Amino acid sequence: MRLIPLAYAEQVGQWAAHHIVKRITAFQPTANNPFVLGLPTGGTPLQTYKGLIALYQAGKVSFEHVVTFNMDEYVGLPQEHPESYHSFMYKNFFDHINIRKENINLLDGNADDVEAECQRYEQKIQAYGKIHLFMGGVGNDGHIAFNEPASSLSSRTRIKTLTHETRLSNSRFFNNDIDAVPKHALTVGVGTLLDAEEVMILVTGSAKALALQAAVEGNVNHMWTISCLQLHPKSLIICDKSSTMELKVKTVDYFQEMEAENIKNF
Ligand SMILES: N[C@@H]1[C@@H](O)[C@H](O)[C@@H](COP(=O)(O)O)O[C@@H]1O
Repeated sequence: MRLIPLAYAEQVGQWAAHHIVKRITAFQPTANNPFVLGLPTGGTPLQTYKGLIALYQAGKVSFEHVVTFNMDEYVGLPQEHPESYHSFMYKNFFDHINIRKENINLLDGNADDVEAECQRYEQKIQAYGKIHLFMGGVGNDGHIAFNEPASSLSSRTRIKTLTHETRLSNSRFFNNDIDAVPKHALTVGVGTLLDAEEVMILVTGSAKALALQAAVEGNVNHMWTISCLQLHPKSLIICDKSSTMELKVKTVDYFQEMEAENIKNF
């Protein structure tokens, strides 16, 4: 595992955006061999999306041969609802870059047959071989995508019931009305995430401090599904200072020293 300790949330976004661009550029994607990118929603990745849009506008990256798969989507929320993850992605990212519509993959939370929809998604990922880079965030309770506590660490894409805490936390996007937050979501599984070539998780703010500790210093445990990163050969966590408050000083110092070259310009 790599941990990139930065000072501020803005730097986390900048670092992540540059990392994605570096990976796409090195891959040299073509129509027949596209770069496959996994993407999250939430407040945390907004800075990264802004950074990617700026790098695209500056001519530093093209998304023409990039295929995306989003991690999750609410069940039963109309696609055009402003808080659907579909709307979020177009508004905050896709509408501002040169990605082809046919290369965008999102789970359909309104599918008649939810199980078939989840299988379709898994098969489509497999059809591309693998996801090259999966970016994600983490919930306060350590969930990754919508893999709530006690999710199987070998789970695949499926429907999940959201915890009260997750719905309460996400109610900030629904006028603080918890009843307006859907009770279910479709989500890639922990196993789906672990299949990616590289997993990059963004962690910002003190509310995520316990989740970061569970990810880095805790045991692999299905109650903190973020701890699955410890099983991945190439996982990367980019965090700001306030999210590191529960980590041991020697843990942060170790990574700070090791990553000194990689963080000095951010
Ligand atoms: N399903 C999403 C997760 O993918 C995200 O990581 C989490 C944290 O969101 P935020 O970045 O807003 O804290 O929220 C939701 O639960």
